[in-house]
Order: sequence, then C-alpha cells, then structure tokens
Amino acid sequence: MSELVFFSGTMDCGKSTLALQIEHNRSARGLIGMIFTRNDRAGQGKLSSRLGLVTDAVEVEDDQDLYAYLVEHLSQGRRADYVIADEAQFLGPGQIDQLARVVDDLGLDVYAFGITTDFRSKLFPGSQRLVELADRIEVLQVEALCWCGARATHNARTIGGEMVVEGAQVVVGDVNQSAGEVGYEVLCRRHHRRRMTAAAARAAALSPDVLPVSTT
Ligand SMILES: Nc1ncnc2c1ncn2[C@@H]1O[C@H](COP(=O)(O)OP(=O)(O)O)[C@@H](O)[C@H]1O
Ligand SMILES: Cc1cn([C@H]2C[C@H](O)[C@@H](COP(=O)(O)O)O2)c(=O)[nH]c1=O
Repeated sequence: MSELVFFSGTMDCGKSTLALQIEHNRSARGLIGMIFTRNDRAGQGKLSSRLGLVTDAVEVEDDQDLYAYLVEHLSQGRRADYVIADEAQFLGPGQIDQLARVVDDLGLDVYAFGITTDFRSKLFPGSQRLVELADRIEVLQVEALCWCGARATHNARTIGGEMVVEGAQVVVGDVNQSAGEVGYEVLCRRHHRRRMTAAAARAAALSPDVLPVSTT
C-alpha cells in the first residue's frame, strides 16, 4: 500500500538530509522520484541540506495543482515512482490534499518533510493538513538541542539573538545567523515560552543581578 508520510521536526534536525538519503537509496535501485520543494535557502528549484548535499527539484508555485502536475507528467510517458516534498510547511492545504490523492489514485508513496510550527508555535497551514491526512507521522531520530541541553521542540525567530514574536509567518532564513540579521534558533518549550535564547541566557548570566553578592 502506498503511503503519505510526514517527516516532521524542528529546523536543523536533518529533514532535508533524510529526504536526500531516501532519494539516493531509491535512485540507486533504478527508481525515479518527483521532487518538489518551496523556498529552499539554496534558491529556486533546489533541495539542499546543511551537510552540503543539494539536488534539483520542482519549485512549487502558489495554487499549483500537484496532482494535475503528476498526471500530466505521467501521461507524457515520463516516469515518477515516488514523490518527495521538502519544505512542505510552505505548501497550501489544498496542495496537501492533492498529494494525498497522488497516494490514493496514482498509487505513489509521498514523503513530505517540514517543520510543524512557526516561530510563534502555531501550526503552518500545510503542516496542519499533513497532520490531518498523513498515514504516518515520523519524528526525526536525531534530536536538535536547546542551548540548555534539552531536546529542542520549538523554533524561535531571532534578531540579533533576541527572540521576536511579531512578523510574517514566512521568512526564509537559517540558524546561526550573524548579529543583526533575522535568524532562527531551536529551543525547548520551557525556553521558547520564556523567550530565553542562548544570547539572552548568556546576558542574564552576566547581569549584575545574578552575580554573587559580595559580603565584604
Ligand atoms: N558540520 C556538520 N557536521 C556534522 N553534522 C552536521 C554539520 N552541519 C550540520 N549537520 C547536521 O545536519 C543537520 C541539519 O540537516 P538539514 O537536513 O539541513 O536539516 P533540516 O532540513 O531539518 O533543517 C544538523 O542537525 C546536524 O545533525
Ligand atoms: C520557524 C519558521 C521558519 N521559517 C522558515 C525558515 C527556513 O527557511 C524554513 C525551515 O527550513 P529548515 O530546512 O527546516 O531549516 O522555514 C519560516 O518561514 N517561518 C517560521 O516561523
């Protein structure tokens, strides 16, 4: 039975790397994948991992019908044995329904990869629909860690290391950005709730308020 699988996790937990590994293992056995992506940091029509691997992909546009795209592709006599969709949080809910239809009506496995929640810990619409429709949800085994050492479960958006809670849901970016730039940091829920990024924790540790009081 073909499946719609949602591989989810925080930013920087290895989702794109796993997508590229699935693609590599299947293409090594002669299978041909249809690879979709949207807004990858490496640019239009790319699926890239922080480990340095990158492959070409179909850049999904607003309102593009992914089911119709695959039917057209197959009806031209071209092959697609399975589908990979990276940055799936950026797909619209209707496009996730189309991917489910690819599984049910075309009999192809669809592997979708994405973050579940945004910087305000709210579901992305595409991820919400994946949670609703997926046959399986897989949480990646390599744990991204909060600065405190706990498992990171949330994505914070930062400016100059400070967590921000206002702004557009979609702002393409990366972890470990230099000071002043919009970036992201993965945190445990406790520190996401307290808006305590690594920089804020360092500043608090250096604050005179928390230094030991001299008795002399
Ligand atoms: N220099 C490095 N050495 C080893 N592993 C690394 C290095 N840089 C990144 N990684 C691994 O790559 C992961 C990020 O992979 P990536 O597929 O880009 O993440 P995602 O798609 O989930 O954002 C990190 O969590 C880490 O495990
Ligand atoms: C939390 C959050 C993230 N994004 C963007 C930032 C990156 O471009 C991608 C996630 O990519 P990754 O491969 O999983 O690191 O999503 C965003 O637009 N809005 C957010 O709230």
